[in-house]
Amino acid sequence: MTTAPVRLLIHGASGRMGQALLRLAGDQAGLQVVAAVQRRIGQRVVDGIPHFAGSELPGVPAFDAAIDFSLPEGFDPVLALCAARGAAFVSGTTGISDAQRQALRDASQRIPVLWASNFSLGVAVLDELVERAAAALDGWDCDIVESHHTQKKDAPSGTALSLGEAAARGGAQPRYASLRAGDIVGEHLVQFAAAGERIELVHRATNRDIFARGALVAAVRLAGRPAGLYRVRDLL
Ligand SMILES: NC(=O)C1=CN([C@@H]2O[C@H](COP(=O)(O)OP(=O)(O)OC[C@H]3O[C@@H](n4cnc5c(N)ncnc54)[C@H](OP(=O)(O)O)[C@@H]3O)[C@@H](O)[C@H]2O)C=CC1
Ligand SMILES: O=C(O)C1=N[C@H](C(=O)O)C[C@H](O)C1
Repeated sequence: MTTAPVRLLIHGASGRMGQALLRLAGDQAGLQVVAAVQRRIGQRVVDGIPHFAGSELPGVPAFDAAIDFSLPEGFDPVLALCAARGAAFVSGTTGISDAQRQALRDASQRIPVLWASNFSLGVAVLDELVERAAAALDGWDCDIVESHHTQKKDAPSGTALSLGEAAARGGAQPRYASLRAGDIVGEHLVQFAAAGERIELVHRATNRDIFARGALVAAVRLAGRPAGLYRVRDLL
């Protein structure tokens, strides 16, 4: 018996990540993009995919999961739509507020929810290494330096803040620094330093397709699951 493809809504479709998701969705088995949503639209249908403005969200066709890579100001309506329609919600939008983080937890009572500051496997591994290093290096200075392209609006990056939470779980008190230069996709250096020595743990992303592929796989695997708050490591 063939399984019906997971029907996807891509939110933030005109953005750097939205464009990567649309480009790669065609290569990912088990899914079909049924709606692309962005703040303002030009053409109604692009490459056979219906496009909608953010204000048209309530009228989008039925979908099984939404993937959101928009901005904090676009986050609330798409989360609310998923909760209302009983659809899975996958989001990588960073710079969201504490209230929006709480809204994710509230929605997870009704639908499967996955929010991740970084959808790469490499950063998921780095996160665990940072926590282990912090736990082993009591009293060492911990600094997180993140570098991104000049168009990035939030700082520190969501990934840097998540790595800082991992370091804090290990007992460190991380400090942050942000660089904005060129077209850097995303680099995170976590340094532990003490008298006479230091350790550097570094992740360098050179293609944002790694994030898009992670989010697409997560959405296919999350759709249809029981309500709850899921992590990347639960699904990748
Ligand atoms: N978790 C992860 O692995 C990753 C997370 N990110 C995060 O994803 C987010 C997007 O990044 P990026 O693609 O570079 O950003 P872009 O600025 O390139 O794209 C943002 C998209 O969101 C849309 N948008 C903005 N506001 C609204 C709104 N109110 N309603 C509907 N759509 C809206 C924009 O539409 P329009 O063009 O019409 O304005 C655009 O399509 C950022 O928060 C970034 O940090 C990025 C990479 C990886
Ligand atoms: O804005 C970006 O580009 C990225 N943002 C995410 C973050 O804020 O951590 C993930 C990745 O570093 C790319």
